Amino acid sequence: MNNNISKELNFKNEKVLKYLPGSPERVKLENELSHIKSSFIDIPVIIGGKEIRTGNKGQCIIPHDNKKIIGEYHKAGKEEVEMAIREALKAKINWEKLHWESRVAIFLKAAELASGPWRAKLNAATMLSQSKTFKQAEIDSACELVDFMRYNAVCLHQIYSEQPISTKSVWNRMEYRPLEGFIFAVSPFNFTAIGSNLVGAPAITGNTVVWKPASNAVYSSYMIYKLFQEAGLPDGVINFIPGNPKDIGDTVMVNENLSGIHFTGSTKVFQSMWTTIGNNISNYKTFPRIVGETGGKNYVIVHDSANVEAVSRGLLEGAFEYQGQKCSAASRAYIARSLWPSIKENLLEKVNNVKVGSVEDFTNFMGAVIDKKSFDTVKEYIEFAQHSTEAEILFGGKCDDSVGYFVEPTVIVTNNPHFKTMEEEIFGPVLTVYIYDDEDYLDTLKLCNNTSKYGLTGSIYAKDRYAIAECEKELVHTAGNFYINDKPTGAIVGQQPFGGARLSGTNDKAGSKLNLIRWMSPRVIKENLS
Ligand SMILES: NC(=O)c1ccc[n+]([C@@H]2O[C@H](COP(=O)([O-])OP(=O)(O)OC[C@H]3O[C@@H](n4cnc5c(N)ncnc54)[C@H](O)[C@@H]3O)[C@@H](O)[C@H]2O)c1
Ligand SMILES: N[C@@H](CCC=O)C(=O)O
Repeated sequence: MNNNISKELNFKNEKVLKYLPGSPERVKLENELSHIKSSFIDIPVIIGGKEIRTGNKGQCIIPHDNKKIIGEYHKAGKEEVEMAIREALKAKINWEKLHWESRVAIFLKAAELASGPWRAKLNAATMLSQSKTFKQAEIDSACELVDFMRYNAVCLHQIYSEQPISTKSVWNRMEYRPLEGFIFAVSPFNFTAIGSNLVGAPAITGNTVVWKPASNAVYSSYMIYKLFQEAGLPDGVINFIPGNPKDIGDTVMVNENLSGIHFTGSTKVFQSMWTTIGNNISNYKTFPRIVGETGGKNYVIVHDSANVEAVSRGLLEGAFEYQGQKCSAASRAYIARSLWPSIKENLLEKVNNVKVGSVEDFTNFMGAVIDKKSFDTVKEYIEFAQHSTEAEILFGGKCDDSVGYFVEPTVIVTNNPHFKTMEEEIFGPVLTVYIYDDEDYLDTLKLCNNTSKYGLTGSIYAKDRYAIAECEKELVHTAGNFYINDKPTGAIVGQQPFGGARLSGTNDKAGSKLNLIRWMSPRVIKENLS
């Protein structure tokens, strides 16, 4: 392992392309969409670089066109899971010895490919596999992915540069070793880029990985695997094992060589993983690092000094972009009574203009929710509100899964600040509004603080600086990402490192030095020169 620093790396966020009709990027993306729709791929398990076809298959379905299957994937069984762990441990021997610049070069190459020749392929896969509009795909599978790869390289460089103090007669050095063992990466369906970073962050620091992608996003996850392969990632550094989550998890998490879990997904699944690790704690060779970014019940506070247009736009985009399936999505809003009539009018006008449908029609603002299970869950929440005396559906509420899993953008108004949809993560296009009396602003902040067990994102809209300061202070533990006069979604790598606490995760800030550090075990070397 050689931690010498030999070159400066610079970072600039990837530019978001516009996809105007007739633009080169639009033509490429449209061609790629047609290509994926007219072909069918068979996705193998990939272990130590070898493709394995188990014959036990799952399907890759387009959520907005739910009779259309664009591929099938082979599911890993116990035997493949154990093989993946063995191959990861084998690959680690050479991977961790490789000069750090060689590791970084592979991820910089992957970024370069994703930024250029692979961009349309990754975006088209994300649009069809996860029903993201071109805009939402662009900020995910192009920009965030590229940013993660490039920014991790910069952060790694900085970490390696951080060395202890030495004296004339003592030379102290810090060697940033990867963890001993293998890392289990488990990714969610909703961001292609998150999957790339869940595997990329441990790998760039010299670890090897067993990767279980979300079953409803195997298609785009496979594209990420192929991207890394194209960039020159050696066999076995990342092992791709789609399949039944519990079967895979139960086998991986009791392995004595497990050195860490890099998870993003729901709170419940993360809690169950932590429990499994706890129950096996005397079985491991090292204490596994547990890193997990999980659910949210993200709030928007609207003070009576807020700008109505900014609030309405923030609520529209924050709650309904990508069908509300961002962990950061605005899902509860506390609005000052005096502003409510004008916000209501403005918001309703905006929501009324929202087009929901196939994301292959570039004029649509929303696509479908990810699958039947999610559709049913969201529908149940809406029906609960429809039948309640404590709430009224102000807008939307219709659900139709005959062609795709479509749910209208839905606005609920409740007179109960602890109404079910004010407290629980729905992960769909549902915003619940609670109106408070202007003079109760401070009490409303306390209410917001005590309403949800999550602590991911939140925002305040106000012109009054004292109101903003109160909010910042009172809600200090409610959000790892707090926004002032902005929506609570859309964090950018390097600008707003992302993650929350409470039941929203371990807050290790994906795409930052803090996260990379979790995959390292420093060794200090003191050399006596006298
Ligand atoms: N905080 C963040 O940064 C962030 C980002 C994206 C998504 N999320 C959260 O993710 C959730 C949505 O994603 P999802 O539906 O894919 O989440 P999920 O929890 O259902 O699944 C996440 C992953 O865990 C796997 N899994 C499920 N049970 C498992 C088990 N017993 N053992 C091992 N793996 C298991 C799944 O197959 C999938 O790969 C939401 O709660 C959202 O808030 C959080
Ligand atoms: N980082 C994204 C959310 C990721 C979770 O789904 C955002 O800030 O909107």
